[in-house]
Amino acid sequence: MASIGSSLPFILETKTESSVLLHINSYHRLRLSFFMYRPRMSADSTGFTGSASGYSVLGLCSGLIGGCSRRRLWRKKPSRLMALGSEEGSDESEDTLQATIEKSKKVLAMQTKLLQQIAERRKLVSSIKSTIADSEEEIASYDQDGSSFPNMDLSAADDDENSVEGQNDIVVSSSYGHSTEQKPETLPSTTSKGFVINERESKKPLPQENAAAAVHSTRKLEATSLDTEWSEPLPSFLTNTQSSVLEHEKYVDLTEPSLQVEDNGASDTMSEDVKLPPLAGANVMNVILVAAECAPWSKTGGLGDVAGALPKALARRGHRVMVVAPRYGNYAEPKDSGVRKKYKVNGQDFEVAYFQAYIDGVDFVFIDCCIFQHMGKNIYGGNRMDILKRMVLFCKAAVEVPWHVPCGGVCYGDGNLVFIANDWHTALLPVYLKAYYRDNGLMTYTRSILVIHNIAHQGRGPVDDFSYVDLPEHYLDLFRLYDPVGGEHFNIFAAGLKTADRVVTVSHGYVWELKTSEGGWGLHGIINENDWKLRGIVNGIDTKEWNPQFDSHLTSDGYTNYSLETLKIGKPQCKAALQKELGLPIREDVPIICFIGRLDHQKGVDLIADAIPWMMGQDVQLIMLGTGRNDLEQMLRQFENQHRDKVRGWVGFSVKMAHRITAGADILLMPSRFEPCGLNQLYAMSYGTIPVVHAVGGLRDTVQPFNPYNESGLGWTFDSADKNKLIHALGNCLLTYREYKQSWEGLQRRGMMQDLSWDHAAQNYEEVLVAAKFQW
Ligand SMILES: Nc1ncnc2c1ncn2[C@@H]1O[C@H](COP(=O)(O)OP(=O)(O)O[C@H]2O[C@H](CO)[C@@H](O)[C@H](O)[C@H]2O)[C@@H](O)[C@H]1O
Repeated sequence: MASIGSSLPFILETKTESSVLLHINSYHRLRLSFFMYRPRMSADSTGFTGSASGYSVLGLCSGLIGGCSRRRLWRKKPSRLMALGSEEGSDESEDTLQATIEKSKKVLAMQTKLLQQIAERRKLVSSIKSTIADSEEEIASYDQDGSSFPNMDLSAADDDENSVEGQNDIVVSSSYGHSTEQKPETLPSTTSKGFVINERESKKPLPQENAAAAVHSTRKLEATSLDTEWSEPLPSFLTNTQSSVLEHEKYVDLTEPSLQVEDNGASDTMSEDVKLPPLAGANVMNVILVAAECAPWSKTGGLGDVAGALPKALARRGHRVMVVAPRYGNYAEPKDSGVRKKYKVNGQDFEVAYFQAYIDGVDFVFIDCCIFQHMGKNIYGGNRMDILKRMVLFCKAAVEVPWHVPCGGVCYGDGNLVFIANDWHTALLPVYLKAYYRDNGLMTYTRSILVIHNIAHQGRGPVDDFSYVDLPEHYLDLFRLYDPVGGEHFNIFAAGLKTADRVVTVSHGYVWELKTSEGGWGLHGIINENDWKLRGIVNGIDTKEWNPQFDSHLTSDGYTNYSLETLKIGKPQCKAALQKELGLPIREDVPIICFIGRLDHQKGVDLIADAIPWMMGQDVQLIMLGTGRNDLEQMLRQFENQHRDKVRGWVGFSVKMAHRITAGADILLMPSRFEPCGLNQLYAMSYGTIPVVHAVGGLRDTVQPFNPYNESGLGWTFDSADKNKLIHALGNCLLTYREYKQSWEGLQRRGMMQDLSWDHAAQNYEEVLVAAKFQW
């Protein structure tokens, strides 16, 4: 920008000094200058309509900026120029004007540079638009009906119906955790060198599959090229929307007619050569996230959402990213890689196949085996040993994926590689990585992170379970744990926490809670001992999947997409559609309160039950969607039967209904007893639905309480899991809904304008990945 300042002195000689000064040295000033030009430009694209002589120079510059060549100006408006000359009198001679034009050439050179930058941004904008178009075409109507309750705790599992199937598929093999086939003597060339550039990505100057990436990159471009910062945060739901495009256009007005005149694509060609470095810079690495569920293919709750979305955000930062999940069904996109390996679990040999798809910059690898088949609606179902066997097999196979499964033709290799394991189901992975490989001089540069989504489920069992995990005897101590309630037992999460190079949990509030005896569920001692490697990173949301402007579940049955701009029309329409779909009285003035989630102790459904008599005395409608404990499911049905004009209790798992309820409801109730992060409140806020939450864990981190005095905050919180506290908070919320419409709208708007995307979280994860990488 220094060059801009230095190339402008001649403009300062004109009579419009005060306005011209605004051009110098900063992007914000530059922005003002564009706006200043506009009225005149719209009156006359040559810019010669101003009356003061200073305008003639500025107008000319504007014309040049807009791509109108000098020749063209002269040709088009000679009479206007002559008239101008006569107005100025005899001292405004032809020579002076020529001299001025010469000076303006210098400005033209400077502005050409600026045009290049604008062209780059236009390209990014068009990539956003094309992504939007793509996303509109996509039908992401994954929807699971049924009612499988994810009982993740081994000790609680009791259903025997899913014992090992497909014994025919069992193939005899030897060895510990290793595949029984010979490991390639020479690992792929990439192995020792570490990061391998994915050919599919390397062709692209910038990952453009995702609009948010483009926006992110645009921000970076602005920050670096134009030496400025955004004056206000980009609203989350706008990060990949046309509205975000408009935000950009507000700052550098790409709709300015003069800027479009001669943009015949040449500038686009210029920008095509520009390759931006990855956001991760020198930190790019190979990342493999391993999870028992991954949306949209498999999901029982928030873990599935995270596994489906975080990797894409990491990929947008330039990392080579893979997700590994079990193949529970015949998914459409992933194709058989042809690779087969055999792993031993509890003395039996299982052959696994690897299916693979490349979507949104991420390699999704699904491990296929008879014991995973048809478990999609019962991921954590079966008896304790069945679950344990599935997770042992999954972790054994997953840890070798970087050796065996070529993605885009090239295996990831084990150099510069970090695994991200999630919850107890994959907590064995860090242990296997150490016991089978690193202890034996293999995978020397591979590291692991373990993410705690919910410490309440730990993979507990009797100490004898150790024999199932197939590890050297001295590893037993990692698993053995004593707690006053359970006595001495076998604990998979404990071993994972001790072995992982870094530990992450999904909010700051939950970091604190995990260290307490109430919040650590018996693991607080280990967590405190490993505090040095623990970090809280608040989850983001998938702004492609959960975005009221592009939500594919809002395009039929009377629902509609809406944005911040169309909130006042769109949301009431969704509300009416929801009332109609569920057979509730269609009334705009009645507040709809909703609950979405697992029906269990954690989610505080019983607190809602306690508050029902009070709630039913209010003019409200209540919609609850969930599956889980039989008694709580029964309770939902009973509420509906008792209050048919006010309550709907939908027992089942329906992604479509979760989206529609989030859009149509006014208030989301989350009285969770503990909530490591919570995604529903984030989804709600981005849909203009106001959260009323118990201030714990991630709920406290993400829902700033409403302050009516300065009109700040995002919702209502209550500080203990108590019926009366819930009623008090909900009562204030309802009062505001009814009596203070402007405050309500402010709450909605603030919620919708937050940047809740995964991009920020991904940056934080990257720091942890780097820390793990350099961990010895
Ligand atoms: N019946 C139903 N039909 C359709 N969709 C349903 C549903 N019941 C739940 N869902 C969906 O499942 C997800 C639940 O996510 P949460 O984060 O609220 O809870 P969960 O406890 O599973 O996750 C754990 O992991 C996540 C991720 O880290 C943490 O946010 C959280 O605090 C922690 O308990 C949401 O996408 C929700 O819409």
